[in-house]
Parts: sequence; structure tokens; C-alpha cells
Amino acid sequence: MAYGMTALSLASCLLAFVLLVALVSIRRKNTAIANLLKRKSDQLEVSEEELRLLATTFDSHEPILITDKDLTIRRVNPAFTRATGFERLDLVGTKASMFSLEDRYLPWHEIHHALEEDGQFSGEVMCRKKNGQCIPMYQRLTAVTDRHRGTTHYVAVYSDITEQKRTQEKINKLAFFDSLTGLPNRRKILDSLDRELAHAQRYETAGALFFMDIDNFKDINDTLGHDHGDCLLVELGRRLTDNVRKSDTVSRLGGDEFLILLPGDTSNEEDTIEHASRICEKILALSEVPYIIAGQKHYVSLSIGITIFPSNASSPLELLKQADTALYKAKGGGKNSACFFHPEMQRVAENRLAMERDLREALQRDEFMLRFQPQVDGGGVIRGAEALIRWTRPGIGAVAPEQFIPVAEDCGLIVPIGNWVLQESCEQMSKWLQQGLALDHVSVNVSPRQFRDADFVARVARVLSETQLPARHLMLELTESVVVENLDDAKSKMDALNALGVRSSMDDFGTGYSSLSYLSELPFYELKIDQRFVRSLFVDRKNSVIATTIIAMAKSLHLRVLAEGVESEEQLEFLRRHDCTNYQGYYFSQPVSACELERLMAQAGNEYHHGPPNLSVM
Ligand SMILES: Nc1nc2c(ncn2[C@@H]2O[C@H](COP(=O)(O)O[C@H]3[C@@H](O)[C@H](n4cnc5c(=O)[nH]c(N)nc54)O[C@@H]3COP(=O)(O)O)[C@@H](O)[C@H]2O)c(=O)[nH]1
Repeated sequence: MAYGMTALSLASCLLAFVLLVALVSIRRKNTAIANLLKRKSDQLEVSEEELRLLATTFDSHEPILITDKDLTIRRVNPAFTRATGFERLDLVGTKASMFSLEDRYLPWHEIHHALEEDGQFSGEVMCRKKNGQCIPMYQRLTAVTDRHRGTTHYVAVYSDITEQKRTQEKINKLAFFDSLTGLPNRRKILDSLDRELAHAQRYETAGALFFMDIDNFKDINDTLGHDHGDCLLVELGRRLTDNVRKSDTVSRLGGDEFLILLPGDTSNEEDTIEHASRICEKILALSEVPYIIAGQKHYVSLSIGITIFPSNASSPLELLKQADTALYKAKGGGKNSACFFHPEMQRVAENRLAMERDLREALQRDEFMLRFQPQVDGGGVIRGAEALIRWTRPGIGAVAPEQFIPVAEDCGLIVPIGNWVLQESCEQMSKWLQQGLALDHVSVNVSPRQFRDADFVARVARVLSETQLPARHLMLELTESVVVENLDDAKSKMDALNALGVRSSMDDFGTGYSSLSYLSELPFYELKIDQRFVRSLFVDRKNSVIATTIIAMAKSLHLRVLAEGVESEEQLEFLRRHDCTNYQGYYFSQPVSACELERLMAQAGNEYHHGPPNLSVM
């Protein structure tokens, strides 16, 4: 019995133990399950949060578009429909290309490559709205991949950059376009030239560059005022643009300087020259169409320099220089003309530059001197002398005025040089008068630029007073071009000079406009017959007719007449017979130094009755 009891309690203990173990194990399992459940529920919570976050993101202000890997639109957010005007249903299921995935500058295959490599790509796109309007957007593309790294979707997030683009365009306009005419400016055209030159070199095509400016624009500006000058520039820019093709570029360099770039679209240089010539003719013909400025008609002409590239130049600046050189040459040929650049011009232009450099220093280095050429009356008496400048250029020697005066005129140096001539001539004349020399006047050449100077009359008055020369002993030689440039200005200046007592002589008469109207309007004292008529008096009958007509005309206008360039007794006799009263020329004397002139005047009682005196040449 006791044994039975013991066995029973043992069995119960064992059962209890087994139950306990089972219980512990169940509890452990339950805990694990609970833990698992908790984890899962936590994860679910996280996913829900993520989903909420994702949904909020998708609902953001930024337009978002989701496509599958074949670029078929699967989702768009409300911001997207708002921005584009499309309904969600218009888009889902269609190809994204109907909206835009293509970058502005890159093709899709390159974007695709970037997405494969980096998983994302961003850039600018032009997006099409439902109403057809295009807007610039910044696009960030992300590729969504599965666990095998295969692309399943693309997500595109956009930002509207219209405002940014507008600001950029404004900055661009300021930096690259002329604010007056709206045409490309110097910076922009140099960029285009650089590109066109490289293109022409690479594809062996030939293009052309035109360099233009308005003839006498300064006068237009001075007389009409700058506002009207500006209107003219705007109108000219418009006319030039209207007369070239869309692919050509008209640009304004500044002031009255314009460029036209004809890109190289033919491989034949001859064809380009022909095409450029045609454009050139069209532009020159524009001068026949008046500009209406301040209610008045104005005729304006242009001068054009043209260079062909790439054969002529290797850089945009070099091209510009060549076209400018050709323009300079065109200007030399008169108004409304054009000239093609030729390499020989480059050499001439470089020589001019070197001369200009030397001329700038010539005054300080005291390299100029004056020579005086006698002017005699009908009795052979020296009445006056023309002051003529001479320049001894270091390392080169004597340079003819015909070579350096035009250079000085172009670069403005003629003003200080002319002032020096005026000062020296008046000083010399004053000395001669003090020495008792019976000389009526000294004639001084006045260049157009010098005469245009607003200060010119005041300067003459100042020089006369400084040198104590009575005004009647100064004669100013003005060429026709000086006065016809601006008749009103010429008249007021000449009247003022006349009032001072200074006399004026019309130089080189017969070669230019030779208009009777200005001769009668302006207070000239003397008329000088140009030497080319005198030289060929007996060569061409027309010239003798012109010379005699000028003498008769001067007589009827009560002007003294002087024939220049008299070299022979026959010429002198002919002119005398036709009532010419004064003469100048090698027959009497070449230009001589001041001392030599004094000697000539002292010799033979100051008369040349019996042929020319012993000539003393400079
Ligand atoms: N603005 C200024 N122009 C000036 C000045 N000094 C000269 N010049 C102009 O340069 C041109 C050439 O002048 P130059 O070489 O001095 O020649 C003058 C005479 O030497 C020449 N001449 C005079 N007589 C004869 C002649 O019988 N035969 C012949 N072959 N040549 C002759 O003519 C020139 C004078 O011309 P003009 O002035 O028209 O009376 C010339 O255009 C000068 O004007 C200056 O200081 N300032």
C-alpha cells in the first residue's frame, strides 16, 4: 500500500513536471508569437506612417508624374494636373512623351543611360500644357527598381522655372544685347563669330563679315541732337535686319558701327563674295530711302568694309580688324561705298598705325617745321606766303604732308598739329612785319576736323592776340569739304572770323562741289584754282575752259583769284591773259624756309618780272 502510494505521488509529480515544462514551453512560444505579432504590428504601423508620408509627399505642391518602365504614365498628383491643365484621366495610360521627359538639351537615350548608371537625372525640360503653351520646368527623375535591381518605374518631380528663366533672360539681354536697338552687342557677335569661324574651318565653308558705319554721323548727331540720332540708329538697325536672311546676324558694336555676319553656308568662296556683293548693294541702296526724323526727311548713307572667312583670318578679333580696315578703305573712296578686305590692306593699315604712333610724339619731339611758298601778284611781287608743314620722321626722314595729314585727320591729331601750324605761322608773320617786310598775309591751311572744333574761332582770336598779329595779315585756306559739311556752322564761324578781320580763301576750287550758292553765301575773300587745272591747261581743253570760267566767276563775285601750281611761263601767260591776278607755283618758288623767303623778297626788289629767281628748295 505504501509502495502504491509512493508510486502514485511520483507519477503525479512527473505529470506535474511535464505539465510545467509544457506550460513553460507554451508560454515561451506565446511570448515569441506575441513578440512577432508586436513586431509585425509595429512594422504595420511604420508602413502605414510611410504610406501616409508618401501620400502627403505625392500631394505636395510640386508636380509629380510616375511612369512604368516603358514610360507609360501610371500616376500624376493634383499639383501636376493643376500645373499642366490636363485631367488625371487624360494622362494615365498615355506615353509621358506627350507631356515631356526629354531634356531641353539631351536626347532620351542619354538620360536613360544616366538613370541606369546613377538611378537619377535632373535637367531642364520644356513641358507642354493642355492649352498648347510650353513652360520651362526643372525635372528630377528617379528610377524605381525591384529587388533584382530591375527598373520598374520612373518618378519625375517638376518645378516651374518660368520666373527664373525670365530673370535669366533679362540678365542675358543686358549682357549680350544692345539696349538701344535690341540687336546683339559686341560680346555676343564675337561669340557668334568664334562659332561661325570654327564651323567654316571645320566644314570648309566660307562666310562674310560686314563692318558698317554711317557717313558723317557726328554731324547728324550734332545738328539733330542725340535723341534723334538714337532714333536713326534704331531705324537703321531695323532696316538692316529686314534686308538680310534670318540666319544672318545684324549687330551693333556701339556708336554708329554695325556688323552683319553671313554664316558660311557655301563651300565656294566665289559664291560667298557674290552673295555678299548682292547684300552690299541692297544696303547701299537703303541710302535712297529717306529717314523721317523730327518730321523732316533725311538721307543717310553708309560705308561698308567686308571680309571673307575663314581664309582671311584665324580669330574673331582679327576678322573684325580686317573688316574695319576695309571700311576705312571704303571711306577713302567717298560716301556710300563698300570695299572688300585684301591682305595688302593689312600692311597699309599697319603702316598707318605705326605712323599714327610716331605722329603722337612728333609735336613733343619738335619734329615739325614750316616752309613758306610765295604767292605773287600779276606784277610778280610777293604778296603773301602759304605756310606748309614738313615732318622729319625719325629713322625714315622727310614724310610728305599728303601722307601724314590724312592720318592725323583721322585720329584727331590734326587739331593739335593744326594749332601748332597756326601759332608758328602767326608768330613768323608777326616777326616779318616787325622786320618791316612788305608782306600782306600768311595763308594757313585749315583741315575739316580743325574747323569743326567748336573752339576754332576763339583759338584763332587767342593766337592772334598772343602773337600780336593784326587779323588782316592772316588768311585761312578752307577746302570745299570743310564748308559743305555743315553750311550753317561754316557760315557762323566765317562771319565771326570775318568780324575779327581774318580773311578766308577757298582752296582747291573746282575739284569738289564747286557750288555757286555757298560761294555767294560765305564771306570768302579769295578763290584758289586747283593746281590740276593749271597743270593740264594745254593738255585738255576742258581744263582751260574750267580755269577761265573760274576766273570769270571769281571776278563777278568780287573775289580775288589765285592760280596754284603754276610751273611754266606759258601757264602764267595764259592765266594773265584771262585776267587771273595772283599766282603760286614752282615757276616762282618752291616752299622755302622763313630766311629763304626773306632773301627772295630782298632779291630783285621783290619782283619776278624776268622769270623765276634762283630757287632754293627745302
Ligand atoms: N591741314 C593742313 N594741310 C597742309 C598743311 N601743309 C600742307 N598741307 C596740305 O598737304 C598737301 C600737300 O602739301 P605740300 O606737299 O606741302 O604741297 C603743297 C605745295 O608744295 C604744292 N605745290 C605748290 N606749287 C606747286 C607746283 O607748281 N607744282 C606742284 N607739283 N606742286 C606745287 O601744292 C601743295 C599746296 O597745296 P594747297 O594747300 O592746295 O595750296 C596739300 O593739300 C596741302 O594743303 C598744313 O599745315 N595743314
